[in-house]
Amino acid sequence: MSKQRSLLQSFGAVMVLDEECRHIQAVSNNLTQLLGMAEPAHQPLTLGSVLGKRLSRRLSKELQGQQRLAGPLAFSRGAIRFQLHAYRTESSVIVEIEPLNPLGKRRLLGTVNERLMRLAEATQQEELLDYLVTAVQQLTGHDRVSVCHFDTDWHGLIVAEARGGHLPALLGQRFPASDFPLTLRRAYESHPVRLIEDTDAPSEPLVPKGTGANLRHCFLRAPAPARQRYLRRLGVRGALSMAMQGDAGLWGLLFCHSATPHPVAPPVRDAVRTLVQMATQRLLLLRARQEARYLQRVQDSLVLSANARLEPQSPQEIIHQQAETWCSLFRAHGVALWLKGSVHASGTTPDSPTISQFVKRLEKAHQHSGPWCTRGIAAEPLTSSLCMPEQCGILAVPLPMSPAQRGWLIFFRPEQVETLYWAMQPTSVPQPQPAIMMAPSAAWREEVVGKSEAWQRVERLAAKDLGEDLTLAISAYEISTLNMHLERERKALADANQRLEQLAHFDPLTQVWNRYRIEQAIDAELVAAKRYGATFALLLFDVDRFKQINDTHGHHIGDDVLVSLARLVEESLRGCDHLGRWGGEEFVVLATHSDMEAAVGLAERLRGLVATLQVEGVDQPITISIGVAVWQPGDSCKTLMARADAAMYQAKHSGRNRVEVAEERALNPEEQVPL
Ligand SMILES: Nc1nc2c(ncn2[C@@H]2O[C@H](COP(=O)(O)OP(=O)(O)OP(=O)(O)O)[C@@H](O)[C@H]2O)c(=O)[nH]1
Repeated sequence: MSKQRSLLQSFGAVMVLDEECRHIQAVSNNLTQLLGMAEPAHQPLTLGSVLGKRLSRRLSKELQGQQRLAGPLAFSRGAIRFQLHAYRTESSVIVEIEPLNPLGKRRLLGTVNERLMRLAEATQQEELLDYLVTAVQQLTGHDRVSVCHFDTDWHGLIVAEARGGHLPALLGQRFPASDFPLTLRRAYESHPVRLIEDTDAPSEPLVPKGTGANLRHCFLRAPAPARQRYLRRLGVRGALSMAMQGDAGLWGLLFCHSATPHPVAPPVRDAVRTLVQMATQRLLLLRARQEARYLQRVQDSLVLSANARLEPQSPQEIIHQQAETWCSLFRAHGVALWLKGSVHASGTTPDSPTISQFVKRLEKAHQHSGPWCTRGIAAEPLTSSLCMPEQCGILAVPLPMSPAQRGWLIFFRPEQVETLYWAMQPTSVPQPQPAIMMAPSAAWREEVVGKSEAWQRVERLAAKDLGEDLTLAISAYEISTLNMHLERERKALADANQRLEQLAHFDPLTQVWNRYRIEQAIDAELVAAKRYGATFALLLFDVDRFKQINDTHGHHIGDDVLVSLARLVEESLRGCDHLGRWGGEEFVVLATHSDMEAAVGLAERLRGLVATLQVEGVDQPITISIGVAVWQPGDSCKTLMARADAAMYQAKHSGRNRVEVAEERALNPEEQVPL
């Protein structure tokens, strides 16, 4: 059972009821006096006689299924108005009754409303807290009203303060975590208000001993002796403190301190509570907005993945372009990107082998996907033996490039020597003996070395976002590089195929079809002629006295003649006719859809055309002799060519620069085309 002690002062009394709110189990000695009731002679007090039947029923109804009344219930006794608070303990209901000043309350309501409006309009944390402490100081009249914010180690820092009396300033000073043990923090979470009107007032049992009621959460409860001693060391006799509940535990406390005993009327205490609640809500909202703005700024710097898809950048280029922005966003003086054993760094960073060594250790020790950070490299087991002389803090974000291997984005911060002013000494510092009244002095100052600025929660969140985006950007780059290689290889393959095709089908000197390809075309034409009777002709021609050209001007000039001749003939043919080199200085024209007359006409035209050919370095006329053979049923490529060859031979024989037509082959009866 907790210590049931109370400062029995005129402003409040306590009743202990059963769970059902039917019977009074115990009352504080001052109850009847406070309510102006006559002490019942022999029979015990009944709830009806203390509160009246209506209020008793209302109390039991409003407490049904609840741990605590949502708000105070007001009632009158003669000319005096009272309010009661009630809450459940293990097996009892505790009721606290306090007198009210009706006029004062009405005035109070107006000023509180006005102050609530001002709090709701604050746009900066400093402005909000400054206004809160000023408003509370004006309402309660305490000497000093301070807001203490807890850091992640539960040390408290005074972040706002209003003073109107003799107590010294605490603004900017710290209270060690040992001043806020877990039990105390839990107590604030379940009952956020602690009021001590006079630390030195004698305490008396609130209710008779042995009642079994747990009075831990009473407004009127006296402080524990340790708390009294603590406040005395601070030079405080009157204190009111309230929890500021954040979304992840206690954000901080509001302290009201006075050097002398300081009563606080219940409506004022409740008004302060409302102000603190409103300010805390507003504070959380402002912080959430501030965090959202920061995350947005980091997001804005991450147009990486969007850009990467359009124009992928190498990891090196990314670091080069983004390092400055990232270092300013993450308050770092260097950043490094570790990828597959390569380090791309910017700003002040350790050397590459040290970074790689660090990553190796990190890979073993840090399995999950979130960032890893330290603000004290020298004290951290993972990094203490690494040589990182200019560094103190590291924030490392894994980049999940592949299931097998991660990359790392690593930020570095320098040492930040910090002077902490302790309002109450941390346990690490020897306590002064005997205990003295607190006053800031050199002995209470602590120089913190070997640490960087702390990595904030929102910075770690932003780093994770950045890591994800960077992973996308790097992957996009790798894919585009891979595509580029594939594209290059695909093109090389296509070129090789084209070269192969060229070699297989074209004569390397004249670039007209080679013998293999023209034979293919003749065969295809033979098939069509056999099936559809479509007639065609072959014109075989040979350069006249070509040996002489070679002998006179050299082979290379002879080559030039062959090339020019092929070009000239090819360009003058219809799209459906084809020129091929048959061998040496012999060429063949496949003239499709051509009967004898058309073929001879074409041959004459070609002969005449070639006779006009001028080749540099050749002064003699260039002429050709042509043998023309028109397809006849039963012709094969061989027979057709043989007839064309014979005709060409005939042309040579008859004086060259001539066209001769092949003799028609005598047809077998079965080769006769029916009329
Ligand atoms: N420069 C060059 N000469 C070639 C090529 N192919 C064959 N020749 C030459 O062409 C000449 C053909 O000579 P011949 O068959 O005696 O006939 P010609 O001198 O043209 O006389 P006629 O055909 O009877 O008018 C040979 O000297 C071959 O070496 C070639 O690709 N380039």
